[in-house]
Amino acid sequence: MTVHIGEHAIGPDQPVYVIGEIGLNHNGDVEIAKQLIDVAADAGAQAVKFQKRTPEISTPEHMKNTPRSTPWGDMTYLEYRYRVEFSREQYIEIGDHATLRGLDWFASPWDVPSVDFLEDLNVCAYKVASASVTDLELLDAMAATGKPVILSTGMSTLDEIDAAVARFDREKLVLLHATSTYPLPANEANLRMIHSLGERYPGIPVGYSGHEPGLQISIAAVALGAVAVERHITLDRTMWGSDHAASLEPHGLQNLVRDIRIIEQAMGDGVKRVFPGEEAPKAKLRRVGA
Ligand SMILES: C=C(OP(=O)(O)O)C(=O)O
Repeated sequence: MTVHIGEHAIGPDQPVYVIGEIGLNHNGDVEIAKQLIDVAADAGAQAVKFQKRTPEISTPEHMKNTPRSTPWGDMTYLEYRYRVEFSREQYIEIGDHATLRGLDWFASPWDVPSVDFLEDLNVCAYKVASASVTDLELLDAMAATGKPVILSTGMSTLDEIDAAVARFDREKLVLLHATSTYPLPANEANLRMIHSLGERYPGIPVGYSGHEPGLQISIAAVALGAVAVERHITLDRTMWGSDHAASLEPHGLQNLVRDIRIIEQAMGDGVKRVFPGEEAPKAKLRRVGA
């Protein structure tokens, strides 16, 4: 089955849909967000993604008053969460920039008011973060928009994923296999889950959301049939903030997209044939039956 987001089709016979996850790596700065959009566009990605929170609601109660040292001084975790949120006007500016650069843009809302906020900005899709898989009220708010939804499955059991999938129109749903360990060690990647999810939810396209350092595991995910790949992106892995270290820098994203496009071509159709390029070696090397 094929799911349409913006001008793009996502499914088994379509080009891999590459999402540059900006998340909070803009550190609350619109100019950094725009530079990251440029990084994604220049690399040949199809979309950029943000995270939208209403900090008062989405921050777990026990975390709100924990102290946090930030580049803007010492503050509580809740204050920090507010510091890195964009306003409606700022989202309009960055959304326009993404559109100008030919990218789909959307976000993972972390609470119901954030769905309303994003709906008002007319986003083309929604993302369910792994952390939100069990928040059925939030899932219902996303489903009610009628927009396509990309659902990550990290930190979730199959029962939890079953319950989440049941809230959505399957024809507008894309699943992403994910393991939510940051950074992701290879032995927790469990890439064969891409196949397992495809078997369990027939017809729903399955992609991969990666948190590993480097490119190999994401590239292998594509070879195993992932129809979309989401990776965090940053201008510089040494920047302050929790996600930068496990993110791809501009050159890494460029290499990832380049390698994904090569693998798309290399996968072929599984039908055995003798390619034109084999004719000359065949004439030269085959002694019997030539
Ligand atoms: C954390 C997120 O996604 P994932 O679970 O795919 O890492 C997100 O989309 O906000």
